[in-house]
Amino acid sequence: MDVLTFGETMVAFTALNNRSIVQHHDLFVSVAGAETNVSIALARLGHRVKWFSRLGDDPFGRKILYELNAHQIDTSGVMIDPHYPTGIMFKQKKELLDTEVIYYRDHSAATQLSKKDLQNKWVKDAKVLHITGITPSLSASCKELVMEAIALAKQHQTVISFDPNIRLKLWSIEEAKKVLIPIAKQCDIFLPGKSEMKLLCGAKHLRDIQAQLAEWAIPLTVMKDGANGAWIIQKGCHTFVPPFPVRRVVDEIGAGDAFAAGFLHGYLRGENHETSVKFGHACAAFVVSSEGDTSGLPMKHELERFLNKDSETLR
Ligand SMILES: Nc1ncnc2c1ncn2[C@@H]1O[C@H](COP(=O)(O)OP(=O)(O)OP(=O)(O)O)[C@@H](O)[C@H]1O
Ligand SMILES: O=C(O)C(=O)C[C@H](O)[C@H](O)CO
Repeated sequence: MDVLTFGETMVAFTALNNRSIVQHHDLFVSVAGAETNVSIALARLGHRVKWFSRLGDDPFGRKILYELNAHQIDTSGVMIDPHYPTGIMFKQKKELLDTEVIYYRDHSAATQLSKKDLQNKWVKDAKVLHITGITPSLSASCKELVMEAIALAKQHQTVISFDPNIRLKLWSIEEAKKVLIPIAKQCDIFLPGKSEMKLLCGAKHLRDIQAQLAEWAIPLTVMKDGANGAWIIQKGCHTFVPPFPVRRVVDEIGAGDAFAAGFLHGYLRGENHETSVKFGHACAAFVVSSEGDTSGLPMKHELERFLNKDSETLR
């Protein structure tokens, strides 16, 4: 197994074309969850991925499984919970405004996840454990599961990749900091956004962020800042890697997950960090150019064609 991951995945209903849910009749239905976005991206790039969660015994849970199984993601550890529903969410984006997200996930099946749902051998067999800061915000048992996964990864020398994915609709920044900073200190690859670093440590200048990361003793950080690019930060030094220009930004949600997957693709192939970040930027550029979290994600040959600027005749 290349990557093991887990967390909550929902069915998302999105009002497209800059219309609002209030006036619009059709909604685009898709599968959305930070960890499954990373899983789908990695699977399209040819990696073996295992994802587990709890889903409701309902059409939403079945849709999520259908989508993941179509990508040959190992879902054998998923539990169908007869008592709790699958979470759902709604999204609308109006021109000139940020995307608005409305969650219906309190008491969802995924909030019932606990450390009993994790098997030691899954962590042992994985090269990378990818976790996000969404899962520990869902419930006390979800937080315990994350801590158990980290402890097992340390025991088996499985590389821990961590995207804080701070969602202030799910918890306050004070609560988030108390949990996410200790997790960040234990990970091997830290993938925050620049605005998330400001939320976590109050620093907004690169020099101060670097000093904070050095104090936390995080071996490798890749800090993203949307269209402004990303920084590889190690041992108090940084390297800047510019993003790819995007002709038309359609939907930025999911870009961070695509980036994480692209980066891990490079890491798993043994590429240097700069090349891995380029893979991350490229996957993210595909995603921001299309609707939904995953519909634009590239297959391995598409990523290669994009990076090689291959001008072969396609029609
Ligand atoms: N407007 C853009 N143009 C080009 N690339 C972009 C743009 N926005 C985002 N990206 C790409 O997406 C990557 C991740 O973006 P961002 O910094 O918004 O991550 P994030 O905040 O973690 O995302 P998410 O909302 O998915 O959690 C960037 O490093 C970049 O490669
Ligand atoms: O916000 C969440 O909890 C999600 O997992 C939904 C989105 O798909 C995710 O945030 C994108 O990173």
